[in-house]
Parts: sequence; C-alpha cells; structure tokens
Amino acid sequence: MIVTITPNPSVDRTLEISALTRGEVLRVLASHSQAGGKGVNVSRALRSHGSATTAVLPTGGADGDQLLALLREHDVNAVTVPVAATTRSNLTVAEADGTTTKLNLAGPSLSEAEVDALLAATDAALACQPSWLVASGSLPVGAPGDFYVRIAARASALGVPVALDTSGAPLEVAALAGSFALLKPNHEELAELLGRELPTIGDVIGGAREVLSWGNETVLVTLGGHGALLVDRQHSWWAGSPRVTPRSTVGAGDCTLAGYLYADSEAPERLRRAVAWGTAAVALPGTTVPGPDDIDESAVEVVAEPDPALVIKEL
Ligand SMILES: Nc1ncnc2c1ncn2[C@@H]1O[C@H](COP(=O)(O)OP(=O)(O)O)[C@@H](O)[C@H]1O
Ligand SMILES: O=P(O)(O)OC[C@H]1O[C@](O)(COP(=O)(O)O)[C@@H](O)[C@@H]1O
Repeated sequence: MIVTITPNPSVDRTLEISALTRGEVLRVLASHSQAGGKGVNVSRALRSHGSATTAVLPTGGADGDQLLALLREHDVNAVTVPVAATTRSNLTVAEADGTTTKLNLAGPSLSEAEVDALLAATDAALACQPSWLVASGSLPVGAPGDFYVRIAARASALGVPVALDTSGAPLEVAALAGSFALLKPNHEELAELLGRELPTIGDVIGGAREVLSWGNETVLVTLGGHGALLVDRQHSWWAGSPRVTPRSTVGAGDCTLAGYLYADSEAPERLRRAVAWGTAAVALPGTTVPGPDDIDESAVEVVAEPDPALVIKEL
C-alpha cells in the first residue's frame, strides 16, 4: 500500500492543437479533463497497475467535485479534506511536434484549520503502515513553507519512508532538512536547488551527492527526453529509452516515480521500470497514466556508473 499526499491538486485540462501561434484563432483537435496533481497521478498510475493506494488531497468547489468524480472513475481510493476555496484547473497546450506548454495556477488559499485537517488526514492514512508515503507537488497558499518537513517527521516517527517530488522553495526547505528516503527532482529543479547549471552526467551525480550529504538517502533525477539518473551514496545508474515524439509530457515525472515505487526491486531494475513508465506516459494524451499493456521495459537501457563526461543534451 502506498499513500500519496497532494496538497495542491488540480483538474488537468489539455488542449491538443497542431501548432501554437500567438494572437491567432486556433482550432482544437482534441481536449481532455483529467484528475491531476503530482501525488494524485502517482496514485492513478499505481492503481492502473492493480496496486493498493490511497490519495490524500484537499478539494473545494465544483472543480473539487469533478476531481473526486474523476478519481472514482479510476477506482482510486481518495481521502479528501473539504476546503472553502475552489480546487485549481491547470491547462496544458500540447502541439503535434511534441511541444508541451503547461500553465499551472497558484491554486486555492487554505486556512490554518484546513492545513491542520490535511496533516491530520495524512496521519490517519499513515496508520495502515504503508510501504511509502509520496509527498508531491507545489504547496497551496496558506500552507507553511516547511509543510513537507512536517509530513516527513510524522512518517519517520512511524518508520514510513517518504518520497518527495516538489520544486522551488518547498524543495529547498525539505531537501536541506534531510530525512527523505527519495527525492525526485527533474534536471531543471535540481539545477535551481543547487544554484548552478548541471550540463554533464558528472555534474548531476555530483549535485545529487550534495543533496544526499544533507541527510537524504537516494535521488532520482529525471532528464526529460534524455532518461533518468539514480544516485545513492555509493553508486549511480543512468537509464534511457529510444526517443519518442511526445503526445503530452504532463504526468511523465509522476509516472516515473510510480514505476520506481511500484515494487521492491534492486536499484537498476527499479530505474528500468521507472523510465519505462515515464516513457509510456509521454506517448499518451493529456495526463493519461499508462497501464501494463503500455509499458515496454525491454526497450530501456540501463548503464551502471555512467561516464561523468557525457553531456546530457547529447544523450
Ligand atoms: N520528450 C521525451 N521523450 C521521451 N521520454 C520522455 C520525454 N520527456 C519525458 N520523458 C520521460 O519521462 C520522464 C520524466 O520526464 P521529466 O520531464 O524529466 O519529468 P517531470 O515531468 O517531473 O518534469 C523522463 O525521465 C523520461 O523517461
Ligand atoms: O503542483 P505543481 O508543481 O503546480 O504541478 C501540478 C501539475 O503537475 C502534474 O502533476 C504533472 O506533473 P509532471 O509532469 O511533473 O509529472 C499535473 O497533473 C499537475 O497539473
């Protein structure tokens, strides 16, 4: 059983168009409304593979109701904390050449009592001793900057490992506090955290090891179309699959994390599965999560101790 907490979920709305031209009237080829938010997507991907999972999230207003209905459709067990403000709707414009433009709203403002209720709901979900707690996404206005540190302390008290996928200030506060079993930044998020560019494999491994030195156990860095790197204190692995033209990259990082956590395997096999799930996600429209039939682990190449001189953009 894996519990996810998504403090700022969304109804993801995707518009597929042939090409984006500013200032023009454009015809939409297809549109999708799907349950979104990073932890929500992890739960959806796990559920589509038959895993037991509970998604903890706040919901409010008509979009909150729609989000819950969408989760029900996908048979995802949701523990919801009702909030007064309306759940956000994030917008994606997906172009035929694979370019994905994401417009993410700040989301609703939560009161102190609502934040406390969210923490209490997470405590209640942790009582079943899940194998992982996944804490994911941006923080809503009103949540304290150390929200994920508080979450990690509660999980650690129960011996539950925490995987964190966030960005910006919440990532910095949490990563510096340490105590995360897994951090999943993408390439840009890790570079922003460290305040420097990370053009080579060696730069990313060095940066990940710096994050480990703050008291975290493992770092999974996703590299967009260039695969992913898994780094612990002793070892590193790179994995990638043949290039595909994405239909939508929204949710690819979340599916990568879900694939990593899905089963307790050796590190390189976890990474292979993670990249297979992420690659499958980009071939699907909007925030669609892959099921078992979409995944091809055999297409993923895994390299132990990759050459530090390799330039990521050239992989
Ligand atoms: N353009 C792409 N082509 C093929 N695979 C991709 C592409 N973009 C992302 N992926 C896959 O999805 C994973 C996560 O993508 P990434 O963009 O790094 O994460 P996030 O969605 O968290 O920003 C990558 O590690 C890769 O396996
Ligand atoms: O909380 P944030 O950082 O605004 O991100 C939320 C958005 O990210 C997603 O979870 C997708 O994330 P990834 O593309 O990084 O996997 C969307 O479903 C959601 O709209």
